[in-house]
Amino acid sequence: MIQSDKGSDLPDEKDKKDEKLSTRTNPENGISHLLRLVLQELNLFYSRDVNGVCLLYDLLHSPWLQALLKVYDSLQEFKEKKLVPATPHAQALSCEVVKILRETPKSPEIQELRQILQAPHFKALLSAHDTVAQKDFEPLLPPLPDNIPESEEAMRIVCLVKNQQPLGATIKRHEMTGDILVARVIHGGLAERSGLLYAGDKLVEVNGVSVEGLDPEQVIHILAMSRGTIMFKVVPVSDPPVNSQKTVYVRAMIEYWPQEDPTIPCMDAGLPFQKGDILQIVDQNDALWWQARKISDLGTCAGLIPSNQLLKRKQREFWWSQPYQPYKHLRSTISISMEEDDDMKIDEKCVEAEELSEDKEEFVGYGQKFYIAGFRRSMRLCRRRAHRSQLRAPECGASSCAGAVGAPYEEVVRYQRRPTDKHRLIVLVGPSGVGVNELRRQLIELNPDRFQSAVPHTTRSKKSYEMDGREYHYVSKETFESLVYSHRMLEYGEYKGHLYGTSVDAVQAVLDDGKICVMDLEPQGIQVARTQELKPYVIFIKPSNMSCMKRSRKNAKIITDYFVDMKFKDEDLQEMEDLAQKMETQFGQFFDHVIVNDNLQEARAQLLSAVQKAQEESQWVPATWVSSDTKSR
Ligand SMILES: Nc1ncnc2c1ncn2[C@@H]1O[C@H](COP(=O)(O)OP(=O)(O)OP(=O)(O)O)[C@@H](O)[C@H]1O
Repeated sequence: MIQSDKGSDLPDEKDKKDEKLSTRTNPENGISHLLRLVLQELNLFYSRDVNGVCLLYDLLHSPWLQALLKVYDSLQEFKEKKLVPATPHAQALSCEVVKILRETPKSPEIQELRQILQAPHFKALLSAHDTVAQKDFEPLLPPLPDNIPESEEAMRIVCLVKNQQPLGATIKRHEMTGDILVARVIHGGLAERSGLLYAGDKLVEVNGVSVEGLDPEQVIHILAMSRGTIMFKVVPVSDPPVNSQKTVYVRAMIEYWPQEDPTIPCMDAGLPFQKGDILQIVDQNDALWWQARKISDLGTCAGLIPSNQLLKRKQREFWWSQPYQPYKHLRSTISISMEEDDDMKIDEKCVEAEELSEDKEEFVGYGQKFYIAGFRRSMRLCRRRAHRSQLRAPECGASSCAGAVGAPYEEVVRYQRRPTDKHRLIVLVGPSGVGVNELRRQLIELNPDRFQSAVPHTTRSKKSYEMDGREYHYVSKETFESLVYSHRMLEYGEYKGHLYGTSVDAVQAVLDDGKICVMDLEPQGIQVARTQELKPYVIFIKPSNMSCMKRSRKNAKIITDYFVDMKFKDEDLQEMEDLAQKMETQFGQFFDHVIVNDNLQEARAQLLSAVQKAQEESQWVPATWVSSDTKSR
């Protein structure tokens, strides 16, 4: 093979340089030696000017990398060695040197050395050195008695230095023997970090005081009074428990306040949490009390939370203790007033016309004349009445009640949507009049090629100016009902004798088209939409406080059964606030994001960013939605 001049000269020069590279005592084992071999190999390619090889050659030759690798090699050597102090009395030696230096003729170097040796931080360093060298930190153990009887149990002396944080262990009295035992060791706490105390260890003495015959409360009192080092004498448990369970993440579907739970084994060790909090469960050894951390607070030690089994038992007990009450769905602001004032008089100042309002709603957009489905008045009014619907699918009722008797924890995993995956469904929830439809409409108008709503179904007949599949999918009552009974309807309801609803397939059609489907749902419908195929991201639109709402909604109009455009009254705003609170209390665990709709432009910007995050960033989703290969790392 013909080589260029550059190529034939370089290897020799470089080889010489390479020889100097390895200064290690045993170059065969060192990383510098390895590097030298790589360089020799690269020399062969260098002449051929292979793309990138020159770059790599220069990089590996750079002095900083060489120096770094030498440091690494040296550290590796020390890693194996056990370091022994040259003297355990470095402080005394330093004092002696300073004394001698005082008597020595003055020179700038001697002056500098004296200053260094007398500097407080240097003295502190030598003091720490001597403490370590003399092993002064180890506890002073009482001498072993000469004649230990054969039957004596093996004891362990454990010294813990108590600072501001709790010891991180709980104790209990053994029901049969009366012994005081370590009941549990809290993850991340002082006791667990020491690695010396285990659940099941028998406590014999605390700070030299025998605990025999004492109540757990008395032992706790001794501990509470102790400061600094606490010495425990324990009989170790024969088989220390091994936590072989993997860490699990769950979404709390309930809230929990340890201070209000008289059954918790140790109130101070309890972890309070709210609906929707993501918890990291680190220990499930106890069937009734788990140990967990909030993911927002992973640095802290774990706390006690009731286990799934315990909560379900409590829920059942609570359920049976309640007098029978048919389940009441949340009512929306306007539906409440509609029910109560069904025969109310029409306000002459308002425009009353069903047909007019239908037509008025037909086209949206500022003069664009393009049609956006799913905003029609009849659909929105029927949605509010959904809870009064005569037609109920069996699963609808069950899912609505799930908040009351469903699983208290939902296992979750991180999910990162891949570019090839379908988009996640965006669900907007909020009390009637808060601006759910306004925001949805504005989002779609912003980019109709990216955002779209699903075309609803109806059993009413098509009007002359309508088109099947544009305003609605017009279907027979039988077809509609079969969709409901085959669980293909996300929501449905009745309005003026006709059925209206949004089907899973209508949403799928948007997603299949590569677009982001944005829909609004009554909160009772969230559970039905929470499926692996739709992976909904739920955004709660919340009203701001009354005074802000009065200001921002001065010119806003609401749609009611009777009126097309009606101004908000103070009662409407108050009801909106109350309903928002109820929704948060009852369904807050399902909300992935909350937007306060005060300033419309700001709320729209927040919505856009939340929708983008939902599609592009990793999120916690139910574990059942994700197969193991699509979980994000
Ligand atoms: N931030 C806001 N500032 C001022 N007006 C707003 C704001 N958000 C919404 N509005 C107005 O409030 C009125 C009601 O909003 P919208 O129709 O979106 O309510 P909704 O939540 O969809 O409830 P419904 O389905 O019952 O109509 C509309 O006139 C809308 O333009």
